[in-house]
Amino acid sequence: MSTSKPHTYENEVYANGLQNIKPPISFYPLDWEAAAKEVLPAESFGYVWGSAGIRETDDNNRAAFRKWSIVPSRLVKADFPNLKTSLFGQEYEYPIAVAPVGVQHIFHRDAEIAAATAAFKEKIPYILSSASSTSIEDVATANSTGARWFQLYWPSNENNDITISLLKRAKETGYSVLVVTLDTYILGWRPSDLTNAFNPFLRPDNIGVELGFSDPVFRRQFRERHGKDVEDDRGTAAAEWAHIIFPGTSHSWEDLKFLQDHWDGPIVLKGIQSVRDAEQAVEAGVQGIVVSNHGGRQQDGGVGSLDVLPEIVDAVGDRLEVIFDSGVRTGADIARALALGAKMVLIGRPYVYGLAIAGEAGVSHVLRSLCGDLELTLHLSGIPSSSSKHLNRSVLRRNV
Ligand SMILES: Cc1cc2nc3c(=O)[nH]c(=O)nc-3n(C[C@H](O)[C@H](O)[C@H](O)COP(=O)(O)O)c2cc1C
Ligand SMILES: O=C(O)C(=O)c1ccccc1
Repeated sequence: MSTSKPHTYENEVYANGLQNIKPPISFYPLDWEAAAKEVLPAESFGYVWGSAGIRETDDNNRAAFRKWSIVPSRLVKADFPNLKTSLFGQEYEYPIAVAPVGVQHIFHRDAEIAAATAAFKEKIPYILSSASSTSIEDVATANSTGARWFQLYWPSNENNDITISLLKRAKETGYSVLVVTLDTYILGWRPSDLTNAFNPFLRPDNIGVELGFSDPVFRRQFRERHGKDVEDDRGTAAAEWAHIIFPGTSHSWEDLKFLQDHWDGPIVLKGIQSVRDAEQAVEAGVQGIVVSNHGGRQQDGGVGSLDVLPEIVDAVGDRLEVIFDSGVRTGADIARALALGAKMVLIGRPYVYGLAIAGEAGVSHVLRSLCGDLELTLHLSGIPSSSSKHLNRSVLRRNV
């Protein structure tokens, strides 16, 4: 019935066990956070774990999954499900992608290189953050022939020449989709970072500013302004770059036209949480949205991201691609988001915990675990594929 090759991580793990070879980290997704806490400096752990306010939005993200359960079908000749998904004219092996996460150097010395290499090896798209600690070009090299997307923190500078430069660099090095994050023109009220007085951008080693430091336009303008190079005054350069990509004011719907004129490829708006904004995205003519609240890191007192997914899919799902993130921790979470209409699901904190614990091997472990878990979840539910033809609201039961 299914033509799909089974994912074999579990077979490999059990076979290794016979030779006493243990996996790099545990298989219990809720352990990953605690294991990362043990190996990371308190400030770095606080940064990834941290959410806005008293974590209500973050809590709502998790609670939203519990409102839905998967109802299995029996005696349906269940077989290994087909997990492939098509998006923007491209076929992807799995319906997940690696969410954009900045400053990965604070989690592991191999940083984005480790994550982009693991994503390539596991055949999962890598989304590079604008707040990366590795350059666009170096990540492209590590990601090799893998699928990669570029996330933009949209610089506000007078004539947009820095934005044009970033887009050009991304295009030239094989990033195929532009993800524009709308919810982070300034960082949220995050008690963990405030308590640690920790802003990764303002550290002396300037680890989240590599895209600026490697940008020819920013470098030239810095030299014109200060009569010296970025390297001669890294502190000032970092502060200026941070101000450019986190200007403290947002762009407007009208401004999107500029990006459409300068990016030849699909554009996805990340951070949508309402039907109203999803409709605006359709009107603006973009190709996709990410229903996301940034993992509850930006605005507290917000709705669970999965809670708003169905109404957004109902309103715009036939007119653009709907991607989902915020709170995804297991294969069953991925299955539920897909069943509620997402085409692809972004994995955030879990892979960062994997990176912290075991570098590239840790990221691979997390990604392979989630794919294996998803595969068995669908298989045991009698759902033959992750496409909406089979995985849709008919397999879910609303619990409240
Ligand atoms: C440490 C950290 C850094 C992040 N950096 C970015 C970023 O640079 N750009 C972006 O669009 N989203 C960023 N995000 C948000 C993620 O892309 C994603 O929306 C979020 O992690 C989803 O929530 P979850 O991790 O709880 O599932 C970051 C998240 C974390 C945890
Ligand atoms: O922390 C975040 O959520 C985020 O988007 C970010 C902001 C600045 C630097 C790195 C990541």
